[in-house]
Amino acid sequence: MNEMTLLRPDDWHVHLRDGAMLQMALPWTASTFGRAIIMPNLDPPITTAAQAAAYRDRIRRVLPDGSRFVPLMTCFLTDETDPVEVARGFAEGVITAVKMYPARSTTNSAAGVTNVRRVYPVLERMQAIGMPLLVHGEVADGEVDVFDREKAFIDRVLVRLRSDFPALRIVLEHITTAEAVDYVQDAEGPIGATITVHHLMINRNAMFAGGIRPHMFCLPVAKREGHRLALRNAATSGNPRFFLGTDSAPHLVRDKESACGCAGIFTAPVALELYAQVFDEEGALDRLEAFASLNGARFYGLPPNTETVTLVQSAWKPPETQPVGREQVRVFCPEGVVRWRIAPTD
Ligand SMILES: NC(=O)N[C@@H](CC(=O)O)C(=O)O
Ligand SMILES: [Zn+2]
Ligand SMILES: [Zn+2]
Repeated sequence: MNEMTLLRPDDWHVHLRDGAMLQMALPWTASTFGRAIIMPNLDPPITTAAQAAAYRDRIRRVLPDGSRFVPLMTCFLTDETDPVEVARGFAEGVITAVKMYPARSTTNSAAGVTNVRRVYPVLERMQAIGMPLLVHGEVADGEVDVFDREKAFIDRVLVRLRSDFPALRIVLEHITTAEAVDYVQDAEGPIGATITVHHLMINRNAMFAGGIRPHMFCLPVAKREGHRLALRNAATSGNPRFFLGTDSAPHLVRDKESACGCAGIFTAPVALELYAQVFDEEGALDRLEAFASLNGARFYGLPPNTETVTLVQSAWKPPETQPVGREQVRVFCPEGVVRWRIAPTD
């Protein structure tokens, strides 16, 4: 197969940022995806429905003319989040989901949850109204090895949380381990997981190829090769619990090439094309539409998009960087070339 048409996909996990970075990042996401779940970890984070509505307005103002892209907003869960506020935002259609970051687990998560018990009233309410909880599934405990933090989160936090809230709809975001794949596959009740394209393409060696490679650093950090293969199996399996979430997370080159470089990889300009490449390599192009365009929508109780996108097998070189003011953001492309391309629409 060297050409395929699928219903327009959605990105169920993306960072668009704000200001000049938003202006750079949004057109890439909006030209490929019909909808996206917009992460709330701005600095300061989006913690109320009013802030989410204002952020949505800023996004809409930056959208290219004629774009039908729909930003689906989220609210950053803190120890102080008010269950009534969250439920009202959901009922009004302003907030689609709540995002839980364990405090200090990743970029801009200082205000995150310090102990899940503190947010039980919020989770109770969300379970009752069918509002999804999206989780950055890593413990922030510095004593836990950085490569074990996802598994530790499942064992120490998620299992308990799900037994206390068995009907709560949960998305385990950007999974990186075979343990997470197994957990999501076998768990009872409403659970899904997003898988990024970079975790399908790189293992942890990519961060240390001939020297330290800050542009390959994200959280959760890429794991051993066996985990990457488990993720590829899960994504291409057709199992409806696994769906597309790029976690495209732009940072300035200057902030990544630093003594304490930021976590996050910017994939939006090449994401769908690289997912197609991965599915092609796995002989699973016939399952790409389920992963990219159907499974996530079904989990969120939304209809699939009606437009289509056509992908053709044709190699191209994406730009290495994108300008933001006088700074640059590096575009992910581990092989320097992308072997699938989105056909222009007429
Ligand atoms: N994935 C990352 O490495 N970084 C994300 C935060 C996140 O999704 O954890 C970011 O906002 O930069
Ligand atoms: Zn995260
Ligand atoms: Zn993210």
